[in-house]
Amino acid sequence: MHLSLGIDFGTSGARAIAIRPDGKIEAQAAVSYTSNLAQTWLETLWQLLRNLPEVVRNHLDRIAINGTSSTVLLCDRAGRPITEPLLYNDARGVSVLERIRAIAPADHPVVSSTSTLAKLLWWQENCEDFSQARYLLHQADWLAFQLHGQCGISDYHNSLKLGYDVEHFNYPSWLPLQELLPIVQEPGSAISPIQSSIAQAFNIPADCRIHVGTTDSIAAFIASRASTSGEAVTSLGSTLVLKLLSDTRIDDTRYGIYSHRFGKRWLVGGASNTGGAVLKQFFTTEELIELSDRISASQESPLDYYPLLKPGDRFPINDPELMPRLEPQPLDRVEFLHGLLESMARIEAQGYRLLESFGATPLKQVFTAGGGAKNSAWTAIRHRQLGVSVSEAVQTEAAYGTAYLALEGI
Ligand SMILES: Nc1ncnc2c1ncn2[C@@H]1O[C@H](COP(=O)(O)OP(=O)(O)O)[C@@H](O)[C@H]1O
Ligand SMILES: O=C(CO)[C@H](O)[C@H](O)COP(=O)(O)O
Repeated sequence: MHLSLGIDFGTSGARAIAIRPDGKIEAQAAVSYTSNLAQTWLETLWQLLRNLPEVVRNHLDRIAINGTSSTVLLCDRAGRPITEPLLYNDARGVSVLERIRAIAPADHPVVSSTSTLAKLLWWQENCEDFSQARYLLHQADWLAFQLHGQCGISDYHNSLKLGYDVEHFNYPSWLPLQELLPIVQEPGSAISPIQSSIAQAFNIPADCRIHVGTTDSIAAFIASRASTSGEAVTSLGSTLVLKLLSDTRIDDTRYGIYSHRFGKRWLVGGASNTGGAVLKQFFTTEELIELSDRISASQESPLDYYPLLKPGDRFPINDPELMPRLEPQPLDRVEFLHGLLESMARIEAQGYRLLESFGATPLKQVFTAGGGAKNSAWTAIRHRQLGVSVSEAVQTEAAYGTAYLALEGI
């Protein structure tokens, strides 16, 4: 029995799913975390492996890891972090945005205060130990490096917001600091066998191969098995991420729209900072289930919020200073939750409308992934707002998508 293991590092936790060659799930494990520190991720990785049954570890044939897109680390020549990670939504790079605008094409995804390039240039200007930096690595790259031991390897999904040219498969000449940038492979392609020390420590076969991964929301897209242009996956995790499979490519930084290469087609979309993290601020998981059951989803809520934890959004409004709008808050908690879910559904619908208006393949159907996918009231609200079929994907876990990516490639 040959098993493929996908490991998903999300915003608030990590999950591992092992699948058989026919796609059936053999085993899974999950570990949550409250701090996004490199050491925490590392301990989580080891814990996830330990939590898998030994018989499963004995049969691992390939492993790939996905991380949150544009969550990055600066490392020394041994791959040791010289800074704590900067997370996907960290907008401190706003201070170097003019520098980026001066060198990058106008609609390139690096032209954003949260882009990976913005984080790298911010480090260049503000990190005291920058002279020790040898590798810029994404979360997924750094964690996979712990398994395969070759520092400085990435994939072209994670590297898009760093500036990698996914049409010509190279770093464009205008990109600075190229000596720090990882070598880029096709997502899902093999890197090398697992390091023997790790194989021995976890009873994993010595010939188990580590493959390059992808980003968390692309992994969720792959898990859904959507394959027709016009099909989309919305990830309702801590954030709200839209991915529409399109024959045409679209990039427009005014609205935070960008395109990932997906075989011969494109995954167009964007990521908003609204989403489950805001719901979590007001409701427990139990309350979300109980109060959602009491929502009249067929009625549109008149409450018009822009739910954010802090100022700033990336898509469909790309404005690092956009203010959250969470008033008025009715005393009735059901009404309040209805207003939040309705407002997020409006943001999602506005996002898909924008993609279509810029020439993406028209939206036909939406699959949902992430913690919010099971909320049937929200699904009904979203169906009313989006006007197309909305359903939970058969497989919603990014870890499943990454296991499948390692198995089948792009
Ligand atoms: N019943 C529910 N309705 C709506 N949202 C939910 C529900 N249960 C969980 N969530 C949201 O799902 C999010 C967690 O989803 P997950 O996909 O694990 O996120 P991530 O990997 O981005 O941290 C939480 O922020 C939570 O608010
Ligand atoms: O918001 C996120 C963190 O959960 C998403 O990972 C992210 O921003 C989407 O990026 P990409 O399109 O590159 O996968």
